[in-house]
Amino acid sequence: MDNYTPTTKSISLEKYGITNVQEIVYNPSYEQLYNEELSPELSGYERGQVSELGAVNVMTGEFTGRSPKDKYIVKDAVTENTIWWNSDKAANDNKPISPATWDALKATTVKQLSGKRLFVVDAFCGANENTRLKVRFIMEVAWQAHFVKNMFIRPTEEELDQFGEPDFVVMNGSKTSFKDYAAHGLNSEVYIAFNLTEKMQLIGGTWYGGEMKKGMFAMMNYYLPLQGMASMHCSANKGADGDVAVFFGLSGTGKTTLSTDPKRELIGDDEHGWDDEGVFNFEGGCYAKTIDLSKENEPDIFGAIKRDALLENVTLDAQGVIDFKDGSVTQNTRVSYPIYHINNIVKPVSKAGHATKVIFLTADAFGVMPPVSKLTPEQTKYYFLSGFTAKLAGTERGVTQPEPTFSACFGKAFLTLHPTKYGEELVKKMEAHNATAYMVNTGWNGSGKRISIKDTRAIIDAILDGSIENAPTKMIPIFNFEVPTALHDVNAAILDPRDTYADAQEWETKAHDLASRFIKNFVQYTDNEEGTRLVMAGPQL
Ligand SMILES: Nc1ncnc2c1ncn2[C@@H]1O[C@H](COP(=O)(O)OP(=O)(O)O)[C@@H](O)[C@H]1O
Ligand SMILES: C=C(OP(=O)(O)O)C(=O)O
Ligand SMILES: [Mn+2]
Repeated sequence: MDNYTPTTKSISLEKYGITNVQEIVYNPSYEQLYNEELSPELSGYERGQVSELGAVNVMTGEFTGRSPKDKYIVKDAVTENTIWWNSDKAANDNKPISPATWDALKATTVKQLSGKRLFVVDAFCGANENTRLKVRFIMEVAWQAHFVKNMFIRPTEEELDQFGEPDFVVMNGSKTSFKDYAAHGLNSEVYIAFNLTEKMQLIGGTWYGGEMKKGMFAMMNYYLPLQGMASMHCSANKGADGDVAVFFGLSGTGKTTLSTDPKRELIGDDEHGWDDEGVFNFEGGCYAKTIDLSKENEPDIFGAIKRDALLENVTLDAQGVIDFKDGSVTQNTRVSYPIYHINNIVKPVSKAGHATKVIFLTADAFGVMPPVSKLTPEQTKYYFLSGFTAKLAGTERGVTQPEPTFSACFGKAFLTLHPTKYGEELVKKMEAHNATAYMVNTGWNGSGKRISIKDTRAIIDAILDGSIENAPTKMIPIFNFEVPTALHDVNAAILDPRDTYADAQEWETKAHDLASRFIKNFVQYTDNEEGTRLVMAGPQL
């Protein structure tokens, strides 16, 4: 299904302004990409190296994570009143640019891509025919074509024949940059720009593939909620009884790790929609972190690293032996792989029924949040809009330490509409399908160490098998969280975070500080009745 016979389909790029193309490599097979990436004619960041596991490793260049400060959206008649624009009251990454600036960025990109040998990959974003985007990626770099082939949904040969005109075009001119940025009031020479009228994304100055992945996610986050569907930064899996769970969380909180569970069928590890039929994946692959990865601790992810997977910024010796512990290039070392590299997945389409368990993953760097809390419906709304977590080192440029942050809907960097829109759609679906929510802290506690994956996995098991509902509980002050005091296979000494401090007073002090941050952050949502009422569901001082 994924190794197309090299196609002779002729694509014209002239309509995008790209001229004098030397050759178009259209929807290359994995075999072709492997040879392209390792071609002795390549040098620098373009050239990959084969690892001992058969997967090629590439260095992504100066950028080893996303660059949200360089993200822009054209403000015009289509977007003016729909996009959640950056403002003083609610700072975010949706910075407006004028159509004139767009034209300049497009000219820069087109100039870079003209006269070159290019890769064109047509793929889908979204598992359902009625809501998927047909996306065309245009780029110079072979491993970027490999990345999008891994991450997006690969059309069958028949679907490719009938692909027609794409719904969205991504032009990646990573080798160029925008010198004239200051005159246009932009942040730097780097640009990740979107135009919803032209239905196009432009990239320049960064080679990082995640801009294409999360770029199309931001577009799904625009189109789906406007049609009454939830669009979610979450992983998802399905139990033996058909029960579906979704795991929301910002980068590094455990979406990929915890949804990859041999007991359950994986639906997807990062981006999903929820419509009247159920939960569906936007993607065709996974993008796992590899820092400190081991076969013993993460056998399924480790096993997915084989031929056709693509490693990024991992340290290899001359023989291709991998050192997963080495974070000298970045903490954000990664591997992308097509979803079928995981054994237990939902097939043939990555979709399932309605979710009944909704888990909010937070990596609390303060050590205040309990490892698991049962949320009331009102708390669910409050904590979803708050999106409290820590940004972990590496996924965003300039983030080198866990940084506490309020990332609305656990994915603020990817929201194109106001956060309350995502909250409304999620709550509608949760109410219709009797779903319950839990907050799981995969971060730190009073011991100064991160909560172990073993404990977190056992907590997730207790949520998913329902045993958490029968566990004895107590209330945690300030936050008014109901937490279990005993769960099968979980170290009971960690369930009340206060017990992990030598002096519980220390927790109290930190909890006060964190509570006031919550309250301050939530002010932006209190300009209406619903928001004002929700304050009562948040922490109380
Ligand atoms: N208790 C825990 N739960 C989940 N992941 C943990 C935990 N402790 C450490 N980790 C590490 O944190 C990282 C979580 O990353 P990942 O699953 O890729 O998150 P996401 O998909 O949300 O970006 C992994 O490197 C994992 O090994
Ligand atoms: C790829 C990313 O996310 P995640 O770590 O959630 O997979 C990202 O934030 O760029
Ligand atoms: Mn992930």
